[in-house]
Amino acid sequence: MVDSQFFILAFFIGSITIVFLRVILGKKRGKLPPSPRALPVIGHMHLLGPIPHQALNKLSNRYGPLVHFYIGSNPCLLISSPDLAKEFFRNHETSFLNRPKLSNLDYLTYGTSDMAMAPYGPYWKYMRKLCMTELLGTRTLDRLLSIRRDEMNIFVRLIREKAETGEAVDVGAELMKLTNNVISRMLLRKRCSDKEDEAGEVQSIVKEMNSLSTKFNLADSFWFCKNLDLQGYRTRLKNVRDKFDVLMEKVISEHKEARNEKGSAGDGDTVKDVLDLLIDISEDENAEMRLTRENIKAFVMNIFGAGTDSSAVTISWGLSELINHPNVMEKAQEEIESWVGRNRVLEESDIANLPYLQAIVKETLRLHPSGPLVVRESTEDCTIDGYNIPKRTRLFVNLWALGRDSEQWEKPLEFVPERFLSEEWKQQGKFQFLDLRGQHFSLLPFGSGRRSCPGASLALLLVPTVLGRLIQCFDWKAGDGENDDCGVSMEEKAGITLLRAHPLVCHPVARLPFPPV
Ligand code: HEM
Repeated sequence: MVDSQFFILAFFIGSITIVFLRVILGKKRGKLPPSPRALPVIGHMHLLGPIPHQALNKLSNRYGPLVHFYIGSNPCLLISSPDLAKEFFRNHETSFLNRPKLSNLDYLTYGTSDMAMAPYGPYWKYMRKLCMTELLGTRTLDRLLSIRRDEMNIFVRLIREKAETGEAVDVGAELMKLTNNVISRMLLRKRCSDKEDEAGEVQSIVKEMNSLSTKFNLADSFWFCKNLDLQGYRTRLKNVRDKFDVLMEKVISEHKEARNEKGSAGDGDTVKDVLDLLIDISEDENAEMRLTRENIKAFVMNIFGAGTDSSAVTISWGLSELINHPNVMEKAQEEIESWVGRNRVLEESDIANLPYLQAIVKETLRLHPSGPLVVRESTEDCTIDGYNIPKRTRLFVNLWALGRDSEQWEKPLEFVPERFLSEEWKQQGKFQFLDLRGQHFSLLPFGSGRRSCPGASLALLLVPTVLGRLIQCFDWKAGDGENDDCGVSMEEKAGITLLRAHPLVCHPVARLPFPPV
């Protein structure tokens, strides 16, 4: 009897204490956005699922477009509507210009000596300016056009050979080799492999780095795991960064030797690649900031990491949609044929005159943004939509959900490129419709604001040109050859990038009677 009285009293006092603490702490913290019930220690991790953008979309369907949640002990904020995305990017972005510090990426980028993970500050601003004016600017892209053309020709030739022998093509894998070779030659004047049909060591390093940088490391969310390596990442991280380092040291030395021989790279017939530009800047005594060797390596790593998979996977989602929508494929092929003809292959300079192909790329990026979540971290307390958001909150803007918002898009889950050609979307001029660079908040595949994607111009040359060539030069039969009418699965794979669950394996059939390249 005494025991039960004691327990009732303890329960009563405990409950009052919890309510009291919640009121006091709640007042101190201010009003937070809606949140599901959290579990001790793990917070809301159990709700995140293997495909985070899909799981987060479920959360916002239930709790609204602004949700507060915890990954372990890290407070997080989720934005999933175009209106709130606009409010955020227009009025609050300055409080969210950092990326969260993540152990795997921190190690790979030589302690955030790169650009993508660097904290917002003078170094990041300097790199951003260099990126937009020099490293990935129009002048550099124009100068390196012949590299992209050359690699695209090799790619078409390879697919044509497979068409002739009736071989199936793993399109995703071939596209990955193509984008790796393009980026590698633009950056380092070096193919990933000397053989035309191999990607070689660089691709395997990039693959391992991309895999490790998108892995969830327990040390980032649980203080008691900080110094433990329960998932065994340390050895893998060290191995791959060491390999990358050896490779980069060799390439930097080769570049420096070539410069010494000629006085400076770019003399004679050598075209300066991005590494030459970085070395120039690092040696310039009057430069605003001195780039270290680690800055150079980490930047190269960024461009490999952010620029290869993203473009390749976008093209394979696009081709998958076209195979599943033969009427759209046919219309695009007709457009290409009427502008480009049958006697030459499509070039980057044709894209401006192919509005339907551009609309296909937009529709692909609407449904399949290869970076489905913009991830940032706040550097100060701020108020969004009347809620108080504390400093060091991780922000997720769900770009995948914005592109599928039923209030913004008619039949949001259907692949209808025509939606981008309607009068409503056209601004002045013939083809100036709906830009993708962060001004239309229902379609933000490259993010928005100061930290938006600096590679968007390159991606918007590469993606439509390669996709256009794939359908100009070939018809595509899906399936393994035994069951050709099965269509293409559009299932997504677990991970934080938008990868296809099943490889896109198809049979190409040559459409043009001549060897096109
Ligand atoms: C279809 C292709 C691509 C897509 C969909 C894409 C998407 C994105 C997104 C959503 C972000 C985050 C933006 C934000 O926080 O607001 C980003 C950042 C970034 N992207 Fe891309 N990207 C693509 C291609 C490229 C290419 C080709 C390059 C380089 C050549 C590149 C380099 C970068 C870098 C360096 C960042 C980090 C910027 C920073 O933190 O300052 N991306 N990209």
